[in-house]
Amino acid sequence: MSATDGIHLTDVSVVRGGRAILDGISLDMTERRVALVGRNGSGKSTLARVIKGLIRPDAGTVRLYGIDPAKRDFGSLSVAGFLFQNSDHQILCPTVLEEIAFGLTENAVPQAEAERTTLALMEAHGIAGWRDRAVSTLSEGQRRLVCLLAVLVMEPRVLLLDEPYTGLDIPTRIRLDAFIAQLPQQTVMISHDPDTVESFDRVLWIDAGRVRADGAPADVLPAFLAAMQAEGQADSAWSA
Ligand SMILES: Nc1ncnc2c1ncn2[C@@H]1O[C@H](COP(=O)(O)OP(=O)(O)OP(=O)(O)O)[C@@H](O)[C@H]1O
Repeated sequence: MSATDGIHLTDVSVVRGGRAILDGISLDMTERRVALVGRNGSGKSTLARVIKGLIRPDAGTVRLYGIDPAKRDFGSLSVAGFLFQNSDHQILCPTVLEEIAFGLTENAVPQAEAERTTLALMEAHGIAGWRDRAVSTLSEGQRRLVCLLAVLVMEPRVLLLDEPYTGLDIPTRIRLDAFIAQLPQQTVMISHDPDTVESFDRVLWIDAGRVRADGAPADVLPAFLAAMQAEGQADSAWSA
């Protein structure tokens, strides 16, 4: 397996308050669609943030297609895109055009070129008419699409999606699911809903900062569901 192909973590640990919230994780991910499942507080978001380079690990190395995502150059910033669970954590600009173009303009792409590229992407997704719309006037589903296009405009090789379906109605969720499924990017998605990751190539069950199970959905999800149901009925359910 080549280190320039896919996502590679070697002995990655993240320590906060004297506690390892990621505990020596080593993973080679070359599958197109990888799901992260696990209880609240198990470390899924921290792992996704480490892969994006938003958190530099206290130990170990992370490489995405041969690139250290935590370096601050254009290649590192654009190798992976992160779709936050809450659009409010992602949206920075008043209008849709500015929001989608932000990554380009921030990275010194000339304004006219950034606008051209952004409008072409918006056109391709049938939302060119939103160019001057205030992002604050969009519905949550529309905002999720804007955030996703703001990520895709950077042409990342890896997409990190933190519970992308939260708060969406069923038709919007089906539409977003189909949209995400046809994207060419390698995708790592956090989900609390096993149904949404049944068709993925690989599922990683994260538990207390470690990988508890790793394999095809049919191998990992039944055991995960059974454990979640058992833990939900146990007295210690709030203690994670
Ligand atoms: N900066 C921090 N300082 C201290 N503890 C932290 C910090 N960031 C995360 N943690 C802790 O690390 C653990 C893992 O958090 P993380 O957000 O990665 O979990 P998660 O699996 O994504 O949870 P959820 O499903 O609730 O989003 C939690 O116990 C959290 O409280």
